[in-house]
Amino acid sequence: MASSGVSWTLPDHPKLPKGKPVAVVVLDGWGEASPDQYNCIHVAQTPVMDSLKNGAPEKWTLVKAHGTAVGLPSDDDMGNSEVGHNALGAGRIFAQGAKLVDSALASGKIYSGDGFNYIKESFESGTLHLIGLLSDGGVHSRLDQLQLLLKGASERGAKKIRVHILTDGRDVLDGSSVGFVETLENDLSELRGKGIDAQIASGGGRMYVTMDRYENDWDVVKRGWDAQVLGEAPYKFKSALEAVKTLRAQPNANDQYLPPFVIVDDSGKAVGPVLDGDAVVTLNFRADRMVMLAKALEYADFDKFDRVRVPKIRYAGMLQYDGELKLPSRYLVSPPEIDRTSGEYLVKNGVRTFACSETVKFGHVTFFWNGNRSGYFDETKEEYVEVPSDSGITFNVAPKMKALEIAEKARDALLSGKFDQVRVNLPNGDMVGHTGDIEATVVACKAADEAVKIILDAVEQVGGIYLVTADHGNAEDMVKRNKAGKPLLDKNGGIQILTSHTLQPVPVAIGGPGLHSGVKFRKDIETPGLANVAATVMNLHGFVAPADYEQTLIEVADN
Ligand SMILES: O=C(O)[C@H](O)COP(=O)(O)O
Ligand SMILES: [Mn+2]
Ligand SMILES: [Mn+2]
Repeated sequence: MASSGVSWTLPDHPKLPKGKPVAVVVLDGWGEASPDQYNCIHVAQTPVMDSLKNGAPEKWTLVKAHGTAVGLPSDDDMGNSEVGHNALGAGRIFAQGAKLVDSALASGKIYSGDGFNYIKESFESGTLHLIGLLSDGGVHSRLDQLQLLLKGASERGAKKIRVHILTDGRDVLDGSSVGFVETLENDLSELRGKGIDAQIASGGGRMYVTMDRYENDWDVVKRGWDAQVLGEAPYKFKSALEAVKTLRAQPNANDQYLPPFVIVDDSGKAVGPVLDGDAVVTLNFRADRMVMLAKALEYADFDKFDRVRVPKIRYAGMLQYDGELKLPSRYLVSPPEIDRTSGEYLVKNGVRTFACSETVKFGHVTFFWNGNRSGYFDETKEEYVEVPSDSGITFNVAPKMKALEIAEKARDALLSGKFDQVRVNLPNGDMVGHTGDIEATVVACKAADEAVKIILDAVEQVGGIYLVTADHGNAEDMVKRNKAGKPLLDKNGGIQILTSHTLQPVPVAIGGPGLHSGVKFRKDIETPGLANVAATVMNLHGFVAPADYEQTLIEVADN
């Protein structure tokens, strides 16, 4: 349904009152798993989260946070922040970027759309550049989609192709970059056999090159620009495989943080800078870590760093990354149309909303929560606060991150009496979990638990209600396991550290002095998932959710 002509008025809930402040707390990367030494949430002291689980069993439940429950192609897909927060905020399950790109490639529709027709104009005399994350993680991009696009573009006239890779090690095992580069090199060599001039042109680790988010550190994007567009980087190699293998051999190197490199020819010249007349596609379907590069590629008046040379290109995103900014203006696949989110309904029904996280997760409780839409629905009723994140460090060196500061902002917002909903994301379990540092992740989980306490204490003081949940798993399992659940060992006999998210369910806990005493979780929803949370939150504000929202998780017994 288009947003115009929508009736925004939500019916009153027959039993639940309005006017109770509601704290919505999202613990990023906090799943439920069996207790063992690799479950950092179990190893950490988390008395607050433990008490929610053990104190009131009818007010604690588990919901699915991965796969089809959040609009991903299959139940083998782990959850992630984008799809998790989209589902939490929108209350419905939308086919997500990964799935939409799969369908567009399978049907061939990707090649008949405006985006492809636009970049195709460059194929005759220019180079097609593909820039993106090289892995099969399925969170930001997928290797098989790149492979299909390479084939499809070359069959449709692309004569010269340059791929600019970003190594992963975050959504997939560290070290897997080598195998992905080998696979891509094989594909490119097959294309060369068919007369297409196809090569990898540059690369670097995703967390050090290009894929920053929410403008935390523009240097990351600049390093990528220099290598990809200008063809300049501190490291030069003859092949990407040699690059990745050599750079990984440096002390403390890992896939996420490989330095930028360019591939050069025999005369030492970069093989694939972006030049006037070329076409560029950013391959990632997920928005948050591509928006900054999209701005650098698209905006004429860009001033975040000196681009030195701004080639006249035809640029398209795999998807449009920001519906509000219409960025990029050209794209190969239309993004999910996530409309009528709970945030928009609640604001339109008078719910004054405060949302807060630190920079690295700020867009999660705002942009993703609101259906990949930046900005406010109604400035007079909303306040979004960003606590600056540390930048230039890996979060295992400061695992408490800004959890305390976020909690204090939430506390102050609750105590101010100015807001009906106070929504936060606590990043620790996820951001530190991704570093693969088990000890630091334990500290991270404890810090998140302490932050929850500060918020719940404030809820207590104002007679409010809380709903505590998570967007997907991460910190509860830090080891790669076999089918039987046993930790897998690497060739040296060490455990294989899992830096990625998991397929685990996540908790939802409700409570607080403002919660009607008859409220408990229903038992009749077959497979409750994150999308059921929005209707639940609407109920806690005293409203009934729109009929097409996924069902509420709660029922109210008369008493
Ligand atoms: O972008 C990242 O950091 C990871 O690929 C996914 O983590 P997130 O989905 O929790 O942001
Ligand atoms: Mn997340
Ligand atoms: Mn994550």
